[in-house]
Amino acid sequence: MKLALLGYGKMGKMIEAIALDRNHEIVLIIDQHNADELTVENLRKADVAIEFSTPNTVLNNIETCIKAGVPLVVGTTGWYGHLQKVKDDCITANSALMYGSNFSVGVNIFFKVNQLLAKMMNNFADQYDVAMEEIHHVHKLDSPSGTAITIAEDILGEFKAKTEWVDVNADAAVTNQKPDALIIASYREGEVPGTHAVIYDSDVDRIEFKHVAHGRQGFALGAVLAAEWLKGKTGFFSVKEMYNFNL
Ligand SMILES: NC(=O)C1=CN([C@@H]2O[C@H](COP(=O)(O)OP(=O)(O)OC[C@H]3O[C@@H](n4cnc5c(N)ncnc54)[C@H](O)[C@@H]3O)[C@@H](O)[C@H]2O)C=CC1
Ligand SMILES: O=C(O)C1=N[C@H](C(=O)O)C[C@H](O)C1
Repeated sequence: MKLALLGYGKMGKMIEAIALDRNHEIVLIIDQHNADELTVENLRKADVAIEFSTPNTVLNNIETCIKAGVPLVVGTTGWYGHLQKVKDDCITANSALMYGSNFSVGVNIFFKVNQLLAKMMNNFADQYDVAMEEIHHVHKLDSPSGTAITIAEDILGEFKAKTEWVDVNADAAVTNQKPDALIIASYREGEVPGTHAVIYDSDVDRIEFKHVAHGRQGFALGAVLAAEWLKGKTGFFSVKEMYNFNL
């Protein structure tokens, strides 16, 4: 398959290596130094584009891919406030897009179990409070992480004692928070690839559920698998539809 890479940083480079290993061809690479080369004409050389750039550049890249009618996998986080408009634009143009805050199989298993756990814990909401932590490298531009937002929204869908999530910089004192707010404590430390934890705490015990990425390989392989899955399809998809775990 012919791939375009939009964003050629830590993720773009790892995706390139995995894509070549799976016998794909890279026909276009765009980063901040040649962003003006992202044209409809250039994009149409690719079967699928994979976007891992920045929260400030992702929307323009998405719109150009939709205009070109080139299926797009979006891994960039920090833009989900615009999700509905992007979905409408994609469907109106009969294009194809898959987005995901996290493409690794491990985190997608975590997403599923997190939902089941939240549903179970909802029966014990009088005894347990729930909170979250996420830890990432110091270069990360968005907070909380996109993965933490997905986990939080899945908890809110099941655990009725919480009605909204609130991001708390880990340096800030967690005081005067509303009891119905789900706290996400965000830490930025060294080169940590990505750690997410959900904690249920009661007077008598503590249940911790945690995912620790050892590197970026899992994210990158998932993005290439998503491109393979998306080729030839039209529509607006989430990575959860690709993994589609049935229990
Ligand atoms: N969904 C997932 O599984 C994962 C998502 N991410 C997200 O992916 C994004 C990128 O992560 P990294 O590669 O670690 O960041 P990075 O900072 O290493 O790379 C970003 C790249 O975007 C490029 N860029 C800047 N302007 C651009 C433009 N107009 N068009 C195309 N590229 C442009 C920069 O030159 C840079 O090479 C972040 O939002 C991060 O949160 C990261 C890992 C996994
Ligand atoms: O910026 C990162 O590095 C990561 N970003 C994604 C996110 O915001 O959830 C996925 C992963 O945690 C790494």
